Amino acid sequence: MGIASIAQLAAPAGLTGQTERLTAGYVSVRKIKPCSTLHFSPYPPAAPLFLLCLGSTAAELSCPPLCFHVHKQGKEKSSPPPPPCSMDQIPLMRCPKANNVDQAAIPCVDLSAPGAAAAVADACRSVGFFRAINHGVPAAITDALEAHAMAFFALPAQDKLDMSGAARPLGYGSKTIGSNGDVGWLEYLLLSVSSNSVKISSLPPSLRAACEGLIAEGLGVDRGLLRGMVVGREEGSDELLRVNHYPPCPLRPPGECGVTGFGEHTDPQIISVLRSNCTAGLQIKLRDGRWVPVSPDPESFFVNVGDSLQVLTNGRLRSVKHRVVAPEAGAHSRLSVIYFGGPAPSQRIAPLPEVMREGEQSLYREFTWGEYKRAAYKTRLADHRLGAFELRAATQPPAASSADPQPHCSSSSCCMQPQQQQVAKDQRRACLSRRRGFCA
Ligand SMILES: O=C(O)CCC(=O)C(=O)O
Ligand SMILES: [Fe+2]
Repeated sequence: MGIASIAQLAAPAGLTGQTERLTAGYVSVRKIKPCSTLHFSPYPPAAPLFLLCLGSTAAELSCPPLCFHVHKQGKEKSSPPPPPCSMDQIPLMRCPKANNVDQAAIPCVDLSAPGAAAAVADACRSVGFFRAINHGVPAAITDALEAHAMAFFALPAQDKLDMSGAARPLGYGSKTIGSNGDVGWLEYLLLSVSSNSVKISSLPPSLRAACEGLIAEGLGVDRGLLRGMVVGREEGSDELLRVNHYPPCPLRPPGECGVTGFGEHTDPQIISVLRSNCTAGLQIKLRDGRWVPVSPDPESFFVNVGDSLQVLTNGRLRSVKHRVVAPEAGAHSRLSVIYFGGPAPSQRIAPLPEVMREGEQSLYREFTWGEYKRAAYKTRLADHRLGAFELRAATQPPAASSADPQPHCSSSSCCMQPQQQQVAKDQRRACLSRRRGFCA
């Protein structure tokens, strides 16, 4: 059974067609064009990939399960879990007004259409974010993952902790994100698909199998091959799968504020691919400083440019700031699954020679992925993490806008703008009816 898979290669403009081979971690891609075939190289990578690629191989659901791993060793992993946080520590965020909702600002790329690779490159250059449709991943795979993840999050807190361990940073976490004081109205599972780690043997097999199915499908490989890639390697790519669950929040914030589900940040990796259920909440920041709510669509994948891709392209592609506002009381939970593609820790991150014009200077001092990740773990979510690696001021992000994070919540007696509530409801209704259409 051949199943088309989700990703296309996102090559920055000017690269498409010129470079026949890019390597990222363990992945080599020949031919930067839609439906490229992935080759998994046994050789150390020469340069990381920019990515998004999907081939068309079958995902055999009967393959032996892939092992998900939790790191239990190493400096950053041995720190104690952050203390539990109370409700009034969760910050508010000022939300965009309902009439600012402009979905046209979010590029939509039909991965089955001719010219998809160029559209991906355009979207990554202009916004750093796009919706991918017609990706070929069967809804049954993402729906199964959603159902199993929901069942996991419905378990008693102690069971979730017992099964996956407290997030340090991998494992199960609730309200605290990282160990530097970031908090949000969510719980999550952070899983690694890498080596040098300890297996989460007690993750419910159905959830593990559903995760495997999605990753294998997303990469366009069968699960046997995927397992061979991630098990027993000394230093493989640093890839994570994150499952976020945002239950409805009983807090009613004032005015145009929402409760922070996941605070503003850019993803540090190369690329992130997100799929959510029908509940709204994700917002991205446009270059002009406006925050735009992203209409939920379980049929689509949403793709973010990460900080590392920004550096690899010497700033031609820019990582996108994004955040999540928690669902209000009475709304449905939001469930999102995000795949983060990062290279091996020793991988050098520097502008790729292929993208540099003659005489062009690097905007960043060179670093390895491991170095950047360690630096990221020491910062707050909203920090400008690339700042410490910049060589030139031209890459400073736009100045903070009035839409930036607001002070902590001190009251439980205020409410969301009715207009904003209406938008979330309309988005969900539209999402559900689209879905009924697709599934009919
Ligand atoms: O949960 C979401 O929708 C997005 C979360 C996110 O940005 C992240 O986990 O990095
Ligand atoms: Fe993110």
